[in-house]
Amino acid sequence: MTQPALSLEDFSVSFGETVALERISLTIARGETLALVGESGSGKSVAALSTMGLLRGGRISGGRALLTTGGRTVDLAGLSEKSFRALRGRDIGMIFQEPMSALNPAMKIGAQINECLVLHRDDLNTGEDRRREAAALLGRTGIADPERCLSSYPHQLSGGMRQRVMIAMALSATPALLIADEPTTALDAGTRGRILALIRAMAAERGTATLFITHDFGAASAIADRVAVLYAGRMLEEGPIADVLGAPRHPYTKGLLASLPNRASMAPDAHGRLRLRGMAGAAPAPGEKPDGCVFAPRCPAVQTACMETQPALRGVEVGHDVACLRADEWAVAP
Ligand SMILES: Nc1ncnc2c1ncn2[C@@H]1O[C@H](COP(=O)(O)OP(=O)(O)OP(=O)(O)O)[C@@H](O)[C@H]1O
Repeated sequence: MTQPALSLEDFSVSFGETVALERISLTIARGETLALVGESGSGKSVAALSTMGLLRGGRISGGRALLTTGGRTVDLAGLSEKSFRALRGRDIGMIFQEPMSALNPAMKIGAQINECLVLHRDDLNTGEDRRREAAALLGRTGIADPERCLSSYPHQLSGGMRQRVMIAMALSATPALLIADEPTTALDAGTRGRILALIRAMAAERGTATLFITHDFGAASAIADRVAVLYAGRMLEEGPIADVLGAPRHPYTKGLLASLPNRASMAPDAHGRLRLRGMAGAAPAPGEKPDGCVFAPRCPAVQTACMETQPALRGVEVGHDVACLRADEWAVAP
């Protein structure tokens, strides 16, 4: 089997004594997109930042994060800032929610893409080669007049255009891993759909593995091959997007899906046992996790055993893992 582009193994991140991400394991193959879904505070950004070497104030406190790029595998846990700097841009591309934070407001787009290409593309030797490649990249993202865009400043572009420029920059180096942290939240629905399709198509074309961070199952279903559900720093369910959305096995995933306005039909199981609409309560803070299942205090199907034992992730179907003691009972189609 070929080595996945990214492989997190029992990956933990702590802030002091507080564990924000607890023994997360996942893999992303080349050309594959995995959506990491969770509510605010679940640890999505901590996962993204720690794999980019941009975590501030926290540390990787356990496990490994293996990145395979250009035929070699590096463990991102314990990597120096200098080594991370060499990987970012070239081997790890990044797209954020607000492109303005990544673009230089005082530099024309052409000059900014040129900088990326100088740094990461040894095959382009002249300024003319790079200008041609920059225009081609922008054209590929669907920008109608790439030449005009190249001579514009970021503030002269719409939010959707800026996000396309970021995608062109992030994928200009053909990175092994693309980390996209809520990249479409600020966009209108139509632009959002087009940008998601674009990220997916360009990443698949280049064989780039994408870690797509979102709190939105709609965005996840538009872009991802697989989805991992994060709750209070633990992974509760992971599997192919169609399986998880079509037949969620964790009461938390079921609740999240049921609370979506257009997915009401996905609510409780055939016996009406799970009434999670509205999702009463809140996730525990990292320092206040219960002994057993982290979702037990909010779970409508909680039993005594759930309070005592922390359920391990286990396979319920091929490639579909769930951390729930009662997962087998929830196999009934919604
Ligand atoms: N610098 C920090 N110092 C201490 N704790 C932190 C720090 N950054 C994050 N945390 C903790 O880690 C947990 C996960 O935070 P994170 O920002 O990853 O959540 P998130 O799922 O990305 O939320 P959001 O969708 O709101 O960005 C939170 O409980 C938060 O309190």
